[in-house]
Amino acid sequence: MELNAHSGCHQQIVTIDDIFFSYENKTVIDGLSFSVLERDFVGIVGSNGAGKTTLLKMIVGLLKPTRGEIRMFGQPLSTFRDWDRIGYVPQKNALNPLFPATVREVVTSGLYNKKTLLRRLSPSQRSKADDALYAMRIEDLADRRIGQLSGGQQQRVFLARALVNNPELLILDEPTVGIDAETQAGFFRMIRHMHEHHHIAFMMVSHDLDMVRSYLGPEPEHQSRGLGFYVKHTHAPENCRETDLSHSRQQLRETAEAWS
Ligand SMILES: Nc1ncnc2c1ncn2[C@@H]1O[C@H](COP(=O)(O)OP(=O)(O)OP(=O)(O)O)[C@@H](O)[C@H]1O
Repeated sequence: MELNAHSGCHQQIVTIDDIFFSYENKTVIDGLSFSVLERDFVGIVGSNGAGKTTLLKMIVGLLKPTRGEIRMFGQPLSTFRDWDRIGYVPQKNALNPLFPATVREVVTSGLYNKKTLLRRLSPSQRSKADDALYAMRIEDLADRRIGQLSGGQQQRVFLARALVNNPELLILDEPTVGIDAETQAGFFRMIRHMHEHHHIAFMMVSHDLDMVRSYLGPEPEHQSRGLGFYVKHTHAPENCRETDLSHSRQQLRETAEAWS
């Protein structure tokens, strides 16, 4: 059933309409249709090479489907410009320890776009960055160089960067790779808390099937050529997502606490 992209509480955030993708002669995505509604949590699983990262890259516009169309908030990707509404944390790459940016600089870089690149940050933007550092419990790392942090700490920094614009959709590509089991558990508690309390939709690639099933249910809602999509729909209250996305200090404190 094709839902109206603007129908109140169940607005489609991402609409994937019969897309195909090939690298040279190798077909990776083959006629995939799927949609993510406001406040859904979608866990994407599949074996190595099944096309999970390729799919996320298409959704954020880094790759173009060979055929078919992706729409964001009802708008074709080719004309979509509202990227502030989406946070994306790519698959972890080891950062060069000499990479000179500090944690605060990396987080605030999420606030810049083409229009604001040359402007100074306003006080309210600075306080957004402080909030994101606080929620990810990395305030005390703010002046450290990111390249000198552990993998788990770097992941928190990239999450804070993705969160700084209060996105409506957060796209995470294997966010806990290389992170110890205890930190992973804290990470998932925090993600879950954000989903339940901050009204953000998630698309998350994960190899942790136990975690995916425990939160999203035992069976995938949709399967396509080696990819499984586990989904938790969250029925929005009367007003759908609150229009004021600036999180209260209390909400941020609870998110910070969910780590432990
Ligand atoms: N730039 C590229 N050029 C050619 N082939 C590629 C390229 N990137 C990925 N592939 C191939 O496309 C397929 C899908 O890759 P992709 O990274 O999307 O898989 P994945 O499901 O994310 O895998 P993993 O679980 O290992 O991260 C793989 O067979 C991969 O080798």
